[in-house]
Amino acid sequence: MSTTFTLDTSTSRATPTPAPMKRLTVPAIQRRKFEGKTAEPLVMLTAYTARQAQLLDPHCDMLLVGDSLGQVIYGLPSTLAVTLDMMCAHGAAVVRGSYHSVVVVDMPFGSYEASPQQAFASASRIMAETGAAAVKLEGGQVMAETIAFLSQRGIPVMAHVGLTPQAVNALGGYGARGKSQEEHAKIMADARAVAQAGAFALVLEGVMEELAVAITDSVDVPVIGIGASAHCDGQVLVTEDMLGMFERVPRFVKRFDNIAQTITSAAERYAADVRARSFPTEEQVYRPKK
Ligand SMILES: Nc1nc(=O)c2c([nH]1)NC[C@@H]1CN(c3ccc(C(=O)N[C@@H](CCC(=O)O)C(=O)O)cc3)CN21
Ligand SMILES: CC(C)C(=O)C(=O)O
Ligand SMILES: [Mg+2]
Repeated sequence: MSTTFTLDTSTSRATPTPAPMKRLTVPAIQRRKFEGKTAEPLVMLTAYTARQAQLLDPHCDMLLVGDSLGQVIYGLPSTLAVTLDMMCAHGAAVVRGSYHSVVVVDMPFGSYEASPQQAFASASRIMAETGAAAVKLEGGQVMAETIAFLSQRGIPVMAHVGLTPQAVNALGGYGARGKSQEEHAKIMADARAVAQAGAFALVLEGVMEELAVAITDSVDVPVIGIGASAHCDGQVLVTEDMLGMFERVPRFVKRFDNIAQTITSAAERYAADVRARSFPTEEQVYRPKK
């Protein structure tokens, strides 16, 4: 197991290692909510690998090692089959690749719901094996006791309410939440409960904008929106979604690039060169010195 959290860049010649920046802390993130009207929104993206983290880190306040890696990296149909082993392996890689951002690791389905004790065992393993600064877990009022248990024992917790993908079977799909008055009231109560329990921030996913505004104005911790509102205290997206890796993305995604096209085009040109024997050339082969 690695005990130093620095990325070996000796084989990455294309980009120089960025100048070391001081790493942000969880309390610094939490304080951002109270820095007045001038407070800049918090910037968060997902990262699953060391190199991805290295490239995103200087531009973010937080990096999320999301259990969305189940779909994005492993081709699973949902986040339900993601394991603690996967989260620990990718979490450690992202911490090695980052210098500045607060790294948050998702607790996978089945690793925390049974009891505060089960959650502590899983969260402490994530903290010890990855070097991350915090964990994230899904659920509102029902998770309040667990959030208090972990945060009182030194593990910062980011909560996740609204559209909670690990509950896809109970919710009946990935549609937006908070449309009915009952659901609106339930999600507002969830957000208040997790803030009250000691979560240092919360992710609010896939809710009607009016509800997102109301929650942001009613809790005293930063609200990080995804499919929520520009009024939230910050935003998060899945990096591969924002890069344009997928043909179909949720409505809340803005595509800032078309990486799928870039990869397809490079693979096409590589295949053509190999088949034409025009790669490798003398530049890429080893010959005795003259
Ligand atoms: N690549 C990726 N991006 C994500 O945002 C993401 C994941 N994976 N995996 C875990 C969860 C699952 N999430 C999802 C998945 C699908 C929709 C989606 O298809 N939304 C549709 C509406 C669906 C409906 O109404 O039933 C949309 O157009 O917004 C939304 C969020 C968010 N998370
Ligand atoms: C979409 C974000 C908030 C997440 O939980 C994930 O990437 O798993
Ligand atoms: Mg997640």
